[in-house]
Amino acid sequence: MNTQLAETWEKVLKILKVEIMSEVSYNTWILGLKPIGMRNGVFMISVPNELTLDIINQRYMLLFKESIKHVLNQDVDVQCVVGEPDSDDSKAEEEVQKDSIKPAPEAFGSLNSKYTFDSFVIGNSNRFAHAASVAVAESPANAYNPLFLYGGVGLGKTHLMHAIGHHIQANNPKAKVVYVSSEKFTNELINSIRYDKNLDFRNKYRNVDVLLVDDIQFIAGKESTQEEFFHTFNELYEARKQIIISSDRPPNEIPTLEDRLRTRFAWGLQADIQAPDFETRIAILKKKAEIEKYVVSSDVMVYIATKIKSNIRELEGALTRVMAYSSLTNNKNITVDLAAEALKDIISSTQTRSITIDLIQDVVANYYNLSVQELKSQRRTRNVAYPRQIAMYLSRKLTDMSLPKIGDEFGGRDHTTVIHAYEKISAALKSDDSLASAIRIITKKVNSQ
Ligand SMILES: Nc1ncnc2c1ncn2[C@@H]1O[C@H](COP(=O)(O)OP(=O)(O)OP(=O)(O)O)[C@@H](O)[C@H]1O
Repeated sequence: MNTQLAETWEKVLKILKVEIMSEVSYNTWILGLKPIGMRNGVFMISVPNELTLDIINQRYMLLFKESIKHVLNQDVDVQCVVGEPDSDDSKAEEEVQKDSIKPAPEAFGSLNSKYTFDSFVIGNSNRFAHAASVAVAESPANAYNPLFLYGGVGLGKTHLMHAIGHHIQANNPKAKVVYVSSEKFTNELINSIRYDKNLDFRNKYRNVDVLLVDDIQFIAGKESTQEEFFHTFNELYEARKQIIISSDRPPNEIPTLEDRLRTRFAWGLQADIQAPDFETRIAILKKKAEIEKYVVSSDVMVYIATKIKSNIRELEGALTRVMAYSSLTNNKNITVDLAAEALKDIISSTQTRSITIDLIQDVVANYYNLSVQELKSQRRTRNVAYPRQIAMYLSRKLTDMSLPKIGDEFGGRDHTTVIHAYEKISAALKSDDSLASAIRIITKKVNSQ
């Protein structure tokens, strides 16, 4: 550790210890931390394990931010990472001595070792995206290029991208795999222009075998970034290098994305990830418990999986929180009551009321001036069949019900009818703005009942 970093850290600790924290908390949570240094204006801290990470993020982040800001006399963000600082971090250490708006240090090889295919749980919601990722990982630039993964927040896009990167690197250790978020890509581009390092920037991104770009939606509306990315894309594509892109939505729903990029993103394969169903949520919790060596009963897992539905990051966070709570309160008997107590803040702030098919049928029928009986009837005239398909689509999207169950609830229809309705409405949504708006209104009503 360089002296300046050591001094900064010492001052920060002094503020926390003398002015703010109790001795017990300080010794439990702070003593084991190590500063890594500054990266792109973010002060990085290494923490020994996931539990500490969780506690620091939840309780002490603001304290750290304020103390570091006070010591360095500049605004900083703080980020904690699990594990010992590695040698690459010497670059980050150096940065604390310099102005924090230096060009970003190299980030090659920044794949998270936890995000592999082995640790990825496959379920209905991600089966297709997983299969497409495996195909690309086994045959880069031959299977699908580019691979475009999209889906809501915290559903495993980054995990799959890293897993592809690991797999390719394991098969071919010489392959140059680069992962970058589109925000980082943008920042590096801006810095390269500012410091007249455009050539370095191009060399960095155009001489790779696999380029993984996360959260591409952030480049929408940023002209020069789109321009640069367009050329990067073309060069890599023509050189038969694999490109993998993720986004929170499909290319045709990203506003102000240039058409030439939109078209290119559609050249390969687009695969979406949906929110996991109940069984998958349970399987993910089991996997997480196995990896972290947590001992948790299945009724506690069922409790967590019933309460947290739409974001896997939150699902995993809830389990970590329950474990942290049990250890902090010295209560080894992890019951559903204890879990409820540990999660009460999170659960009261998230959507917990469950949405039923009955409710969806009610709202849809009401919206289209029909009766629920008509929706469930065998009538096939468009004024009834179309709302019925919308209701089936929403039942699939907003509830955990299986396809056959949804079919049953709509007058005993076959599950293939539900799939057809889902696909038809999904496809229509891409070009039909009035349908999109109707679905938004109906969903809002369903959520507010
Ligand atoms: N199918 C899965 N099996 C196991 N873990 C999963 C799965 N899907 C997601 N996760 C875990 O959930 C967390 C969030 O996933 P990830 O960061 O990949 O989401 P994301 O879709 O990239 O989110 P964002 O939109 O915020 O970038 C990670 O810890 C990841 O390992």
